[in-house]
Amino acid sequence: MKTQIGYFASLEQYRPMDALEQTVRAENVGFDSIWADDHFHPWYHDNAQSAQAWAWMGAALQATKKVFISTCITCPIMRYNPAIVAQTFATLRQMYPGRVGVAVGAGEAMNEVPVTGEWPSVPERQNMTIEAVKVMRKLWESDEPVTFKGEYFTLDKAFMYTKPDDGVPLYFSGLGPRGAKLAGTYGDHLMTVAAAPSTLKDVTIPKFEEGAREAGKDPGKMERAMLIWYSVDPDYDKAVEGNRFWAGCLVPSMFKYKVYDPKEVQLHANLVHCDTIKENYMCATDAEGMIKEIERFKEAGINHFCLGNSSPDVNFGIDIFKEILPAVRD
Ligand SMILES: C[C@H](OP(=O)(O)OC[C@@H](O)[C@@H](O)[C@@H](O)CN1c2cc(O)ccc2Cc2c1[nH]c(=O)[nH]c2=O)C(=O)N[C@@H](CCC(=O)N[C@@H](CCC(=O)O)C(=O)O)C(=O)O
Ligand SMILES: CCCCCC(=O)CC
Repeated sequence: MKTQIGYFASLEQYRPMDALEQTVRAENVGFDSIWADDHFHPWYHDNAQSAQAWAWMGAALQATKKVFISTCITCPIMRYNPAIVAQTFATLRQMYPGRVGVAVGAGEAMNEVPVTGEWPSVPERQNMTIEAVKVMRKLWESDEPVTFKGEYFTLDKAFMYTKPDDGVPLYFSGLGPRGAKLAGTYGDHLMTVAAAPSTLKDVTIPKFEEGAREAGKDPGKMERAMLIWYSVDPDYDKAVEGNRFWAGCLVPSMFKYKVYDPKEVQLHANLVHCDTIKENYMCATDAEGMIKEIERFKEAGINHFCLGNSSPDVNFGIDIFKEILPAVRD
């Protein structure tokens, strides 16, 4: 499968209008896809933003010509009802055929706790996500009103009137071994997050493929997408520190425990060692360095990159891809 290079226009790191300008610029440079985080609270406190992703996506689709756009990712189980998630993305895909996707996952405390007060365990949230995906697919696929009584969600003669002619591609997030297997079983494609290449190669991708095969799918036809941050600057140390905004994502307890105050997340992020940032994210001084970084993760099995630009000079971090894109696409 051909390698695709996407641009992650962060609504936590940039003001929504700035993320929109980056998106238009990224399409002009030749990126294959655009991805936006779907958050209520952000992963950092200082200078952070947190715009609503679906509202932003409508504007981004209208402002661009042909690039594919998806959230990365939407949690369809708590602050959002899965039927409304299904309706939103069906509407967008009917308006912009072939250009809209949705990625789903089991959620983060910072987005769900502030507005629901609830925080179920990881296995329970994963089970809720499986059921949410079933609800979404039923609404997308059924020609009749749907009645469904699950453990978590209910549909009572629910019918989706506005549907796309083609389906909405669904990326399923998996970070741990169970999550990755579920992605293979229930998703059209895998969406994961930057991790050590050895973990991706030895655990995440094999588990995803196992889940897909057990569900009767050919994993060779499914994308292995990954969100990862990059920072490019002629001063290497400055490039590394550019990724600091996202260092909280390298702290595993952020996903298990009920940490939802961005100031507390930021305290953890600031304690992450710079070597951990270098290993898990991409840091480079020039195009050649970035190409090597992308190759490191291609070798681990990733074939769709969602690249979050954390470079000190954001436009430099986009324009440098004129040189990078031809070298990393096979
Ligand atoms: C925590 C791990 O669970 P997993 O299901 O694999 O992944 C969870 C993530 O998908 C979500 O948190 C997701 O919402 C995060 N996310 C995101 C994900 C992604 O791939 C790309 C981009 C984004 C951006 C984004 C996200 N979320 C949003 O709301 N908005 C966004 O924009 C995990 O490690 N799972 C392990 C199990 C770990 C565990 O807790 N185990 C238990 C014990 C379990 C047992 O014994 O049965 C424990 O330790 O207590 C796994 O194996 O799946
Ligand atoms: C391991 C990091 C998960 C992704 C975190 C996130 O929400 C980024 C937008």
